Amino acid sequence: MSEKLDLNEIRKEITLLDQDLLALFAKRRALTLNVAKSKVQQIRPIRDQQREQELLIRLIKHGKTLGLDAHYVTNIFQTIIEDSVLNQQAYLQSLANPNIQSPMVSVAFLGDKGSYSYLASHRYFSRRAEKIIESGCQSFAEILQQVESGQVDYGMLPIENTSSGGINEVYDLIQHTSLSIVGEITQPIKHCLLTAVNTSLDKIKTIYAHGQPFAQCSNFLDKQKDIRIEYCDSTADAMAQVAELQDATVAVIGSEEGGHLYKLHALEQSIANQKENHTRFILVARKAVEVAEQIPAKTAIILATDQKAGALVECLLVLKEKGINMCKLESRPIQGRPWEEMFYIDVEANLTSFALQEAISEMSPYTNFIKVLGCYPIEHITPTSVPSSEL
Ligand SMILES: O=C(O)C(=O)C[C@]1(C(=O)O)C=C[C@@H](O)C=C1
Repeated sequence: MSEKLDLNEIRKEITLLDQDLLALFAKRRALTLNVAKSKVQQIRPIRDQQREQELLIRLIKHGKTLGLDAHYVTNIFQTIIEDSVLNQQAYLQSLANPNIQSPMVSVAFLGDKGSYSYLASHRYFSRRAEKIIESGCQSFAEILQQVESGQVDYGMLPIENTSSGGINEVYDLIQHTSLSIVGEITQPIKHCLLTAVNTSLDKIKTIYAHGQPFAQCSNFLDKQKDIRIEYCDSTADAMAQVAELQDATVAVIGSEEGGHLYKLHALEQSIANQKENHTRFILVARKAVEVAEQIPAKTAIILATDQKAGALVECLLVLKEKGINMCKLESRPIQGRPWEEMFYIDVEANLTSFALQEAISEMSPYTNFIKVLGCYPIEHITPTSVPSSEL
């Protein structure tokens, strides 16, 4: 007979091991901050993808000797490197903008505790501030108003979603503000079915949801028989109501992370029609920021062209000639001027670069309005891949 294994003892050992792992992660993080300091002295870019690839290949080889498969090792270290790059970027940004460093920041966002905007705000500031003063708002206009009036330091606004596209209301509002875009963050949207008490799917009779997640989970909801939908003003509101009810027959659509704040747990994970669903948020402030040279930057520009054929093409050709990559082009109607459009352009370039300064002045003759909305660090870190021969 095989030896009797004591589950509690094994779990104790795992707990200790996990704590050791965390201590090692923290030690590595501290070392990469020193790397950032040395890169500031040597004026070297933060990202070094050759070093990343060498590091991954070495770790994959070593992992194999320990019985760890290549994908497991790659996933873990891509996550560690992403954190390292973002931390180093945040450090360089703090040096480039000494006047706006504060351990305490106030942020306005849509909805209450647990909304995706709330989660994005907390994730963004987790490596930049010690304390966040939250201001949950009822509308995008209220967020902008709070920042403009000085009531809060920052506003977090969703700008585009991978399944539903650009968020028109936000594009239309930022056209008229004096605020600058100072940052971005992409938040995964992972809809789950959450409940307050232990229950099973067949017992659920009512689902609380906001209209947007409800629409994004239509395939899952169509499969559920005899279920009543209770529409709510926001996901946070829906979660609060279900938490209050403590009823085994009710559930709510929301994120697992947000649900934790209401002591809800996931009965069903990943119930959205689109499994890869991400929202990009922009952060706005009264004052523009400088982006350190060693960090990849994005600049957001809005322009309206003359009513001449090919004027937009001319603007885009200027960018092409300067070797500037355009990563986004959106058009929105101009209020009060039928059939005229305002173009929103995101380019991968630092506003202080000679190429972009020249491009803006060379585009001007083709435009009757041009304005820079902001320049900020690119927060999206594309993972370095490893040649398939190494996997
Ligand atoms: O070695 C460096 O240059 C680092 O910045 C550290 C590190 C890492 O975390 O391992 C992070 C970013 C670079 O792209 C490569 C490696």
